Amino acid sequence: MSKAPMRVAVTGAAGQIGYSLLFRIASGEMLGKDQPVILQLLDLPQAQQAVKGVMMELEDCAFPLLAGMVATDDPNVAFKDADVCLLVGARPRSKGMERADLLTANGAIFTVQGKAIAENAKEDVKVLVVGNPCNTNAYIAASAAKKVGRTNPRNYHGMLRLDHNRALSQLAAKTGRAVSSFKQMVVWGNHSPTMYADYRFATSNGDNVKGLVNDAVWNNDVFLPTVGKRGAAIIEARGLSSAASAANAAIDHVRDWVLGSSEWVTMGVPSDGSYGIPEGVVYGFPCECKNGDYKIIQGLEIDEYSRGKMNATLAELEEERAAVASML
Ligand SMILES: NC(=O)c1ccc[n+]([C@@H]2O[C@H](COP(=O)([O-])OP(=O)(O)OC[C@H]3O[C@@H](n4cnc5c(N)ncnc54)[C@H](O)[C@@H]3O)[C@@H](O)[C@H]2O)c1
Ligand SMILES: O=C(O)C[C@H](O)C(=O)O
Repeated sequence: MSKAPMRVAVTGAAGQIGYSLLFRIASGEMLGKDQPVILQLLDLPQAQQAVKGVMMELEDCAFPLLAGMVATDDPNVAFKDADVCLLVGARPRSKGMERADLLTANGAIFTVQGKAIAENAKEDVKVLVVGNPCNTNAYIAASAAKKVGRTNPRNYHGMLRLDHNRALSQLAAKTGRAVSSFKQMVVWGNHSPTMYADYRFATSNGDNVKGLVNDAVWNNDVFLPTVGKRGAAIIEARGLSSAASAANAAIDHVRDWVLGSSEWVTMGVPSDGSYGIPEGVVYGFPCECKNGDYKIIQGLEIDEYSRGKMNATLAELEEERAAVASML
């Protein structure tokens, strides 16, 4: 007997990430090749015509797993009974615009959406925020949802998976090893240039990656800035922010969360106090996923260099948190 459909709400459905994301969800790449889905698409009133166009294309793919679609500009409709919410819709950063400028512009969106999710979605809904600044937007949504209750505050995540994937591909290029050979990568902190991509625990075909690279100057002067500023470099090159790779990372994050992963994955999750990160701050941690749930990997040794990097990215998140405090 076929499974009951899962409801996936996607905001910013008419945008460029939406266009790279929806077809892959409908084809079963996110929730499994035997899992029917209903897509609940939210965008602004002026984007509804474009959403209709995307829906026409989705229809034309005749995806066997696509069990239904809804288009709306009302968050209460979009999040109704949702199992998964992908909060993509936000104002993208354009050339020369600082991330901090996005805080106020986007903060308002996520208070409304967090409340609407908590009032309408399934109690165990899984929420992934992609729209930037995604850690703080997830924190805002979780705070708004907490006031309503019902949904699980641990389940409001920010997306660090693109940074994780970027780090893997830089290591593959440096070492000449296959990207698939790397395990136990971690990206700590904020999805911003302050993030700390940390391969001290990583292995490649059983070899310790730190020993394999053996180049502290490359780590500090090339690897960290390349991974941390990759989003800006793509905007510079394309004139638009990354879309296909962001959509791919969102698929990776939710797939591993729902279906499990045998490897460590980086997730931006509300801190439970692990590694000295204050409770509630949405911070990139190494996680393992099993039975539709996730756990922060414990017990990793934090040396002085790493603590400095982890504190720097935390300080930025604390600043962002202070900047939106009046909205919560
Ligand atoms: N976390 C990451 O790794 C990562 C990576 C790339 C991009 N991003 C971010 O993702 C976001 C979306 O990027 P994009 O390239 O798809 O942008 P886009 O401009 O192409 O699309 C954004 C869409 O969101 C819609 N939208 C705006 N406000 C909305 C609201 N309140 N409710 C519903 N929809 C709304 C717009 O109408 C538009 O259709 C940006 O904030 C971007 O910075 C994050
Ligand atoms: O939209 C951006 O600011 C860049 C994006 O977050 C990215 O990392 O590609």
